[in-house]
Amino acid sequence: MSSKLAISYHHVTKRFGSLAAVDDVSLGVAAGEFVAIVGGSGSGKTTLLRLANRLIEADSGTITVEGEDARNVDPVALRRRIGYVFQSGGLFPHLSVADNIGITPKLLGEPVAAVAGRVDELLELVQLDRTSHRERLPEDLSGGERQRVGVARALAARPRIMLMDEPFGALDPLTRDALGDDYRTLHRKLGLTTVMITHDMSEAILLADRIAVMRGGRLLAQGTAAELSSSRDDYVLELLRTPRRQVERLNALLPMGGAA
Ligand SMILES: Nc1ncnc2c1ncn2[C@@H]1O[C@H](COP(=O)(O)OP(=O)(O)OP(=O)(O)O)[C@@H](O)[C@H]1O
Repeated sequence: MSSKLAISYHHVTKRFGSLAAVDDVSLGVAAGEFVAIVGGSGSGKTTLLRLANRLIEADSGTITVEGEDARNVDPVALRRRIGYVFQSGGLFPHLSVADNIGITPKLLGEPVAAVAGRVDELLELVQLDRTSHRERLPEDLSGGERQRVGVARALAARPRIMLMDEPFGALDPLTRDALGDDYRTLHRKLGLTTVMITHDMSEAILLADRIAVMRGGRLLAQGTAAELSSSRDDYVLELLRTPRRQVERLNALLPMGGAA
């Protein structure tokens, strides 16, 4: 069964001193699935994500990636198989867009022409204009463009799995919406498995197949939005109430039949 799972956490715990940042978490992410991790600040979301690519090592429990025990995979090789997108984009400020995107294929020893071709392919994939963006520095990009470059860079080594830590959190709502939709399309088109952290339950509901709710290092609940709505946990229900309230307020305030 585990071979069909892209990532599996089995009773995983990670402590920092006396704090269990991730506390006995078991979670399976199926190949091709889009899972959102939702929870308050300090609930263990980033720690859980980084355990999968061994940026953080677990104290106990087992993590498998595509059926292999992550402990048995060289961490550098593992990180090539798993793309990682940071909230801030995590781009090298002194490198051009093309050099940021091409850095992994270049380090892997791909010929210069192949790297250039891959960069163009990736720019097209994330819908950035090649001629106007290729040579710019990250500081000359908008926040949304920077995140598109971050996604392109994470995809450069052709990973099958993408980990995303609040990738669209710092963007204005319209850009955030557009990037979320575009990424969801990419996820499907490339057959990726995606685990994305978000603070925003609406974003989780709209983008993900399944939602995992973290609190105090524990996995409180997991399931589709519909499944979560029948949870008996007050915190899970409260998280779901926010998007509901927003929809109700928007419906009351916005006249029907406006621009689509
Ligand atoms: N390297 C570390 N050393 C000590 N404590 C840490 C370390 N990394 C995380 N923690 C603690 O572990 C807990 C979980 O942190 P984590 O970053 O996983 O939470 P999070 O849910 O991602 O939070 P946020 O939404 O604010 O990014 C927090 O209390 C944090 O302070």
